[in-house]
Amino acid sequence: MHLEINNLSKQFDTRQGPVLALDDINMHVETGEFVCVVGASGSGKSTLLRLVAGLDMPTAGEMTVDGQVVTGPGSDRGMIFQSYTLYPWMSVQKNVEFGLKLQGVGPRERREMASYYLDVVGLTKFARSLPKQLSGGMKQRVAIARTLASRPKIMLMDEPFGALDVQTKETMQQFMLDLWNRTGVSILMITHDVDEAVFLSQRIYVLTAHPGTIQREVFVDLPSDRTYTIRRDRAFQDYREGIMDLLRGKTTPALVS
Ligand SMILES: Nc1ncnc2c1ncn2[C@@H]1O[C@H](COP(=O)(O)OP(=O)(O)OP(=O)(O)O)[C@@H](O)[C@H]1O
Repeated sequence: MHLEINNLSKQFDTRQGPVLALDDINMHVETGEFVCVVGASGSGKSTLLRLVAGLDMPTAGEMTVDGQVVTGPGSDRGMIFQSYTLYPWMSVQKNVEFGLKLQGVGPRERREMASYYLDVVGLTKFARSLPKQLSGGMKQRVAIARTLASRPKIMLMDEPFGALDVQTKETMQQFMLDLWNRTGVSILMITHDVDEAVFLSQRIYVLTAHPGTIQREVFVDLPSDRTYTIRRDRAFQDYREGIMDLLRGKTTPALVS
């Protein structure tokens, strides 16, 4: 998998005049990478992910997945949103099966694949439950199982843990990192939470505020099997403070760029 974003710009035409949300974005994600994009509110993070998902079209530039130009949504890119997008009337199992059904996968294979991915996210026991019977973190795990079951080339995550309380968020971050280590899935995630980005990623793109441009690419040289205690390490704190300084508009010679 090779996702490439070349000279991407997005301008919205509003009643108040044009709004340049993203300006000349260049970035890439390779097979098995966990890449985060961080930026302040309004820096164009959601716009960027919507463009990559094919939910909106750029004003200039292009994106390719394995050389194929993105012209709309596709099953090669699986999207996870902050709000839970489960169908409330369907069981957990049926929710996970749903995308496969749309792809034309037969009933038996659908059941087997959904069961497999529910096991991957640790929710086998809840297969027959309805979404309303689950906690926020569990719902998000179902959404992740559903996306994984469709076998996308890359998972696109839009602030997936933004709606969760602090403890659940930490549990989900650890879960996500373990899942990534186990499955080797490629992930592009946007977040305004610098701590989360450093904890999860191998590389971070830091955006400037309004219009969003790539301010810095940071390589996070920390072990891939991180646990929450790494947050106490000096190296972790250096990355976090360095990126916070970038977002504050200060220079950070300490960061590798
Ligand atoms: N559909 C739209 N029409 C007009 N302007 C838009 C539209 N979507 C986004 N914008 C503008 O583009 C800019 C970037 O918005 P975007 O939501 O992508 O930022 P963000 O970094 O995701 O912010 P947040 O972290 O607050 O969600 C903002 O100025 C926003 O007002």
